[in-house]
Amino acid sequence: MVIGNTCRFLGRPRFSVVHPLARLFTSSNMAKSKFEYVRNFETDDTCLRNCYIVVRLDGRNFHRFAGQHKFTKPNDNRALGLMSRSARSVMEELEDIVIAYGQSDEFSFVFKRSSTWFKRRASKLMTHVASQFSSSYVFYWKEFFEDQPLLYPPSFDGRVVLYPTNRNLKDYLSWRQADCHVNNLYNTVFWTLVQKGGLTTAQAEDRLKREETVIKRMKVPGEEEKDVPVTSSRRRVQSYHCDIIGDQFWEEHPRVLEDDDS
Ligand SMILES: Nc1nc2c(ncn2[C@@H]2O[C@H](COP(=O)(O)OP(=O)(O)OP(=O)(O)O)[C@@H](O)[C@H]2O)c(=O)[nH]1
Ligand SMILES: [Mg+2]
Ligand SMILES: [Mg+2]
Repeated sequence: MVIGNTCRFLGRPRFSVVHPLARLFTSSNMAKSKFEYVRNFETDDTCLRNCYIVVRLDGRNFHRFAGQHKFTKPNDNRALGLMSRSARSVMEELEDIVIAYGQSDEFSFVFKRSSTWFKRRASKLMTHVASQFSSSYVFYWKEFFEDQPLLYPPSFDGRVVLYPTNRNLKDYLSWRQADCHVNNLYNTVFWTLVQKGGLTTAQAEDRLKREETVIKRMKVPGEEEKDVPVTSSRRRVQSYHCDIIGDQFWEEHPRVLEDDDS
């Protein structure tokens, strides 16, 4: 406590409170201590002017957090409500945020282009958003999770991204929403297969292996070369212990080799 106060006086000698230490510094014109130079180690993280400043938060290890707090699958309305409530608190308490978008354990906050809040310093904006959000998440927990105690303090990481044009900003938000949509589709089907279809999680995962179709130019024996749609699982790394001298491996894995003349 005492040390904290003393430091304040060293850092801000214009302090009007009369304190023996303060008077000593100001009267002898020694406002700058020999330690002052360490300020120069601070880096300038001012966000470029005219850009939208987006702060995106994401819950740390929420896979575990959701499991421990018995979140319902695939979507827990209490958790989503709490995320929205915390985002509302951020928007009400902090300045210049014009829109916020959230999904799963993440939330993006968009500061208006012309914002000069905290001199547009990225670290200030990001840490204020993250701490206001985290404290609100804990503060409002009971309103949403009534009977489920909060077992340990959650935390959120943050990043700052700048978008110079309206198009970029709209694409950013579209990107997050498309991500939400794809994950939600997958999770909904996955958990329906498990909860209602009686599949194990491994079986459900196997069933949902996403397939993609590529057009390959192929020479079919006795026919002209032609474009053939080839459906195969998405790229996945697998190990095999098999014969690669014979033809079978190459026939089963047509995507390994490209045509000699292409
Ligand atoms: N059951 C359930 N889980 C959720 C819900 N919302 C988020 N989660 C969990 O939170 C995770 C969020 O994913 P990520 O942010 O990619 O991963 P993470 O576990 O938080 O890990 P890091 O972000 O890298 O720290 C999801 O994979 C789910 O496990 C929900 O409504 N219900
Ligand atoms: Mg996360
Ligand atoms: Mg996430």
